[in-house]
Formats: sequence, C-alpha cells, structure tokens
Amino acid sequence: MKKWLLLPILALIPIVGFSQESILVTYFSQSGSTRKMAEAIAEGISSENEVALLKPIHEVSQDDLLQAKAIIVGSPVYNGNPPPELLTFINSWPFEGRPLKDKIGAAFSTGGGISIGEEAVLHSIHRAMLIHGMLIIGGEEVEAAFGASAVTDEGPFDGIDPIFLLKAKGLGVRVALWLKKIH
Ligand SMILES: Cc1cc2nc3c(=O)[nH]c(=O)nc-3n(C[C@H](O)[C@H](O)[C@H](O)COP(=O)(O)O)c2cc1C
Repeated sequence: MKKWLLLPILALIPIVGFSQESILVTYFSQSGSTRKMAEAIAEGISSENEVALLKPIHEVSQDDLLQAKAIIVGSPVYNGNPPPELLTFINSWPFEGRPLKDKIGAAFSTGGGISIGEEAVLHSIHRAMLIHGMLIIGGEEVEAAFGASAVTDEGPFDGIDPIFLLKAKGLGVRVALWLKKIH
C-alpha cells in the first residue's frame, strides 16, 4: 500500500479510540439486587445515547478503568460496610500518576434494612474515589443526592422496588448529561 494512503487511516485512530470510551458501571452482587440497580443505571446512560460498560467487579480490567469516561460503582451493605471484595477491587485501581484524576465518579448501594448502612457504603465508595482525585456526583433527585440506594428486605420492600430503579436510572442519566456538558 502506498504511504500516502495510510495517512488518512492513521488520522482516524484517535477518533475511533475516543468513541470506544464508555461509562463503566461496575458492581458486586451475590443475590442480584445490586446488579438490578446497575442495569437500571446502564439503561439511564443509554437513554442519553452514551455507551455503558456494565460489568461485575471481577471482570473489570485496568484498561476498562483507564478508558472509562466515568466510573459508577455499586455495592451491597455488609455489616454496615462494603464487602471486602469491593474494597479489594477499589484498592487494585491504578494510582501511580493518579490516572483516574478528574474522571466523574458516582456510587450506588443496596441494603437489607432501612438506614443500616446504605449511605455509609455510598460515602465509603466516594471517599476512595476522592483519594483518586475523581469528581463525585449524586443522582438526579434530592432523594438520591448521595447516589442511588435501595432497601431490599424490610417493611414493604422485598427485592428491588421500582422506586429504587427509577433513582438508579436517574443517576445514569445525570452522569451521562454531565459528560456531555464537560466534553
Ligand atoms: C454478610 C451480610 C451482611 C449484611 N449486612 C447488612 C447490613 O449491615 N445492613 C443492611 O442493610 N443489609 C445487610 N445485608 C443485606 C444485603 O446488604 C442486602 O441483601 C443486599 O441487597 C444484597 O445485595 P445483592 O443482592 O446485590 O447481593 C447483609 C447481607 C450479608 C450477606
């Protein structure tokens, strides 16, 4: 192939690379509730024509993190805290040179009971993101100000109620909208 023919192709590479960037939605979930919240967040992202990369934490690569335009992390509450698997995942994020600095970050959580850990888990994820220099945003409504959370096993709640899925979808929409404003 003639060299001059390669030039237009090489010029396209950054555009292709950019278009592959997505919003990473990752979660730890043993019985499926946190996964359902993650799916609703991905739906919100897609509704704004952004690409959601939906993965459980054990499938996330360093490249997924580095290429993500935003990172949204979800966790159940285990004894008032995120489970150790979630913390191990966050502790594995690349830190040298702070490559995640200035990426948008958001959190979501599910807990069995009302006010026995959902908010604590959201802020635990936020704190780690802030150490990486990420920019934290909450959900669309005041009821999701710290991120989307759900109660899965107390009072009228058994599994994921649609009211919580709406908050999750709203979080996805807000992250997607902010990315459009920033880029
Ligand atoms: C070991 C363990 C500890 C838990 N501790 C709490 C807790 O402190 N507070 C709470 O609200 N729910 C607690 N739960 C309930 C889970 O947070 C809840 O069922 C959650 O929705 C599970 O998410 P998943 O379906 O994505 O696995 C606990 C569950 C397990 C297995």
